[in-house]
Amino acid sequence: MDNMTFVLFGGTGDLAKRKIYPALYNLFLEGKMPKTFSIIGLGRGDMTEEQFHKGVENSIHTFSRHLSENDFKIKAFLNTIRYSQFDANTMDDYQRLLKLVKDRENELNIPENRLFYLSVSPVFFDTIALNIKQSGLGTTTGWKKLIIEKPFGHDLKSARELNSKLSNAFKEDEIYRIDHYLGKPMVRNIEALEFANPVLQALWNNKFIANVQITASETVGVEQRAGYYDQAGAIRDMFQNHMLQLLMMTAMHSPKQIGANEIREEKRKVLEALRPLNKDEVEQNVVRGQYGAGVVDNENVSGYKDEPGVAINSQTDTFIAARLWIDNPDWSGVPFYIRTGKKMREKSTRIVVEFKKSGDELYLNEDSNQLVIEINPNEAVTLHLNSKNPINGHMESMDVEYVSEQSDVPDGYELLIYDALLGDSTYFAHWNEVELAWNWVQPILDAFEENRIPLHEYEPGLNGPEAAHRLLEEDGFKWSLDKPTVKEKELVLQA
Ligand SMILES: NC(=O)C1=CN([C@@H]2O[C@H](COP(=O)(O)OP(=O)(O)OC[C@H]3O[C@@H](n4cnc5c(N)ncnc54)[C@H](OP(=O)(O)O)[C@@H]3O)[C@@H](O)[C@H]2O)C=CC1
Ligand SMILES: O=C1O[C@H](COP(=O)(O)O)[C@@H](O)[C@H](O)[C@H]1O
Repeated sequence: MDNMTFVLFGGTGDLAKRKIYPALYNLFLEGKMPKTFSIIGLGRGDMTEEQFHKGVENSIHTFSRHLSENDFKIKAFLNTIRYSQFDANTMDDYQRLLKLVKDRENELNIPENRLFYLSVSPVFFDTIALNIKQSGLGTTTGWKKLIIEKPFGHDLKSARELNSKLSNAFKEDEIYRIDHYLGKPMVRNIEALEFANPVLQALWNNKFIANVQITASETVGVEQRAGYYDQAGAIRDMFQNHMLQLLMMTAMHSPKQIGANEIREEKRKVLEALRPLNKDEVEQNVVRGQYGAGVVDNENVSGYKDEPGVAINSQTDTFIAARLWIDNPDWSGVPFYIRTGKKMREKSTRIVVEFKKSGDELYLNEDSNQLVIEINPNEAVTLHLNSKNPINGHMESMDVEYVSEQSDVPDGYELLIYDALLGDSTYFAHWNEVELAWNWVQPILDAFEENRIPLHEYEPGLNGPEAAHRLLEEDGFKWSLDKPTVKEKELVLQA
């Protein structure tokens, strides 16, 4: 791995503290950082190096996967870090940063390989990229890379504008667009499951699969992020990026060979084959919701509109479910259902692949005949098969289950930063994917904007609005594996 400089814009922010420093430190402990490297953290505050180091040390103590028993390791890591006061709109600050970067390169005798990580609000993405170019920071005799956080644009138009500005300063193969779902080990495992197991590969098509359900439900609400979230909603926050990435990973064809270009090419083809929705079709295929007030675990919880920072008449979606069709020979006729929402019954990110029934009524068993890929918080793969109970002869489910018991799994950010250091862009979003995703989502954004479809208020702590259940019932399916509510459990007991 090349020796290099890691410049962290937003080095005093929440993401830096919770994810980026712990990731860098873990890579350092595992010997996965370059032999010699320099980290430069940036923030607006006037801070001494010592104060900044203290903050980084705290973040490592609070969030790191590994903690070295040896104080010397953390000192050695902190020793690689310098702080520079920086405002994104002040050109002099870029010049001061350039001087610091160069001084450190000379001091450490490392080449001008520079990785710029934009962990700042998206309003600064284009300004910083442009100023990296204009200040000379991006003029290196080595390589340069840009890691950029989400959200990448607010809609199709703004994403295109942002990309065009970025591409004035960085080439596509120098840009690493983070989608942290692509850092999740079980998401990375999907391609192996499908392509390395002929038994699954043979079934991975419309001949055998009835429908695919992709869920990312969360128990948390908007938390302290109303300023951002109320402008974004579930559609921009989760659906346009993470959920469509999960769809691509599930539905892509086996690439001719396993490489970044080939995999991203196959993912692109999935989005290209997505049947477009026009604004009039949105209501039949998309459900939007917003959590209301209610009681969860015997505690009163506020509705979304009453959350701090949220507009009292907000029409922002905190839940979205959609039915999508992939019009290619493999998937034609197979509905893909996607849903994501806040303040739901459980934290669960999972993909359920439901196989077609055998056709023989004798052998039907409701929840079986599925492959379930659990991504978060558990990592597991379960094949639910139909089986006959040897005692009473009734049909029941036989589950073949793999649960990851590895306790020391690296965080997604650790895997992604490591990939970027190595120059492997497989699990970063290519511009083609981002643009196609916005393109597909745009009519939904327009329909929301024009209030063409109802905004269903849903009870917190349950499985989302009724309308999202009806979306599947129309096709003869139901969301699988939803944890039953207390009321549902009581009904089962009474029966
Ligand atoms: N936090 C999270 O869990 C996630 C965050 N993201 C994305 O990561 C990025 C950073 O988010 P997050 O860390 O939460 O944000 P924070 O608000 O916590 O941090 C923002 C950072 O930007 C710096 N900053 C603010 N204004 C300027 C300016 N004018 N010039 C230079 N630097 C400035 C702040 O410096 P100062 O300390 O001086 O204010 C701070 O370091 C965003 O794009 C967000 O969407 C993505 C996924 C999850
Ligand atoms: O990007 C985001 O993801 C989180 C959910 O991530 P997960 O890894 O916990 O599944 C979500 O809470 C947040 O709103 C969104 O910005």
